[in-house]
Amino acid sequence: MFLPPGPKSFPFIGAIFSWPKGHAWVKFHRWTQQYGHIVYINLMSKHVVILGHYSAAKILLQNSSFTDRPNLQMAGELMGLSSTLILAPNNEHWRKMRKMIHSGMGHQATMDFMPIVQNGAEAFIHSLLQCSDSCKYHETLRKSIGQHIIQFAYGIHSTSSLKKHVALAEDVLEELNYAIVFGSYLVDAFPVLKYLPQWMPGAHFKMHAAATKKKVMDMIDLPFQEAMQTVQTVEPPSVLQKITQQFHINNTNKHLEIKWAVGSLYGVQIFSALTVFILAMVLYPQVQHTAHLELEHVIGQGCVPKYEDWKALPYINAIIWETLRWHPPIPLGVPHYTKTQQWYKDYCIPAHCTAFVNIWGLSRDSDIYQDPEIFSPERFLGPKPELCPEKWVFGFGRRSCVGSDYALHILYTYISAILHHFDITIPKDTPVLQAFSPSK
Ligand code: HEM
Repeated sequence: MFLPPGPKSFPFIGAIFSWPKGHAWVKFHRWTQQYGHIVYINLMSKHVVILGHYSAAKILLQNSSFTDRPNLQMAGELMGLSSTLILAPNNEHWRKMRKMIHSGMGHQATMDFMPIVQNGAEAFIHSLLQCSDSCKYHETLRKSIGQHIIQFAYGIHSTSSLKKHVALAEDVLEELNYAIVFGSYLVDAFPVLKYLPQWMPGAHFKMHAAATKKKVMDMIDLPFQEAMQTVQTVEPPSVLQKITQQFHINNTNKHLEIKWAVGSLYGVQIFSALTVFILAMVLYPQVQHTAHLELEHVIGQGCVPKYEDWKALPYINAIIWETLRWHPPIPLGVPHYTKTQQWYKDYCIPAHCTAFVNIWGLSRDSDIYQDPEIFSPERFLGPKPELCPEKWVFGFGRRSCVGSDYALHILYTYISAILHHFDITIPKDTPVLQAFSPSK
């Protein structure tokens, strides 16, 4: 049994100098092409594997031993995000949160949220129709999705509260997106640095972490306290309301799990997906034309597409999957972790190993997707459709995304409403710049 192959390692520092600084998924994909489905890298004595192939990710991460998350010093411990559903280790707190969220937004519960989704999409279209020429659809969309998630999670509807909670969540998310990438902060490589006093030169990161932790606590506490005052009576229902009813929560001792669980739902990946959709419509006008024809044929002119029409719109469905495949919103997923030794084919994966799935890399696997750089919804239609991204874009095993059903509802509703109302084009002779970057 051997370690999987990977970049050259040196004593003590391992392969730290090979670790990519940005757009890590592109370099990881090159490693997969060079070394194979699973790549091992030693980072300052930490074991890391990159899973760059669908079957490797599926086999390894569906195994319950890979259900943990690595202990991220900066994002998890110092910024205080290790109690969120997304970063919590596989412990009792995580299991309780996951159970609550499943009951609050499982498939049936998600159906009850459809009116909120429909209203959100209609309000978004309305604000675009009211816009002047200089209006930035991007900001209008981001605001719409952000407010929508807070309404759905907490049942908060006051405009000033929504603005405040969205701004806070956006701030925290930006920090998280940056801090979660290994190498952004030295303390992740040298955990001992966390004991430096804040005033010492070089310990500025601790001040920054303390300020972010305060924002994290506000993001978790403030909307929760506001929403709990009216939780039993709020209409339409919220995830918080469903959980409090199903778990008969009327005392404070269960508040810890519920507030962290609901506070983890700020899933703005939907916004990234919708932005990618707009770009695809600009670059592939024939795809947009086919979608318009399908809507006209199935829904008819003058009628607005509804949830019930979803199954009758295969081309719109294929556009949604192709949007998620073409530029997956979370290109490297969220790292998994195992405390015990694992095996994959002839390879041994050491205990205490972090695993990244290169989700972006899966989307570029030319054994699975023909011409992967091309946006082509047709690949999911016809007698021999290619592998649906549903299998990998929401992650793997027991840590897979809890918001996938809900995200698909929103994508369907917004995409069909946008296509129904608009022809998406850019002014003639304007170059289209394609740039994808992580936050910050
Ligand atoms: C297109 C939209 C979305 C995509 C592509 C997406 C993708 C993902 C991925 C790749 C993971 C990591 C899975 C793993 O570790 O294997 C994840 C986890 C998660 N997602 Fe999503 N997500 C989306 C929308 C949402 C939404 C709307 C919500 C909330 C309403 C949400 C809540 C979460 C949570 C809480 C986790 C952590 C689960 C855990 O660690 O137990 N996501 N998502």
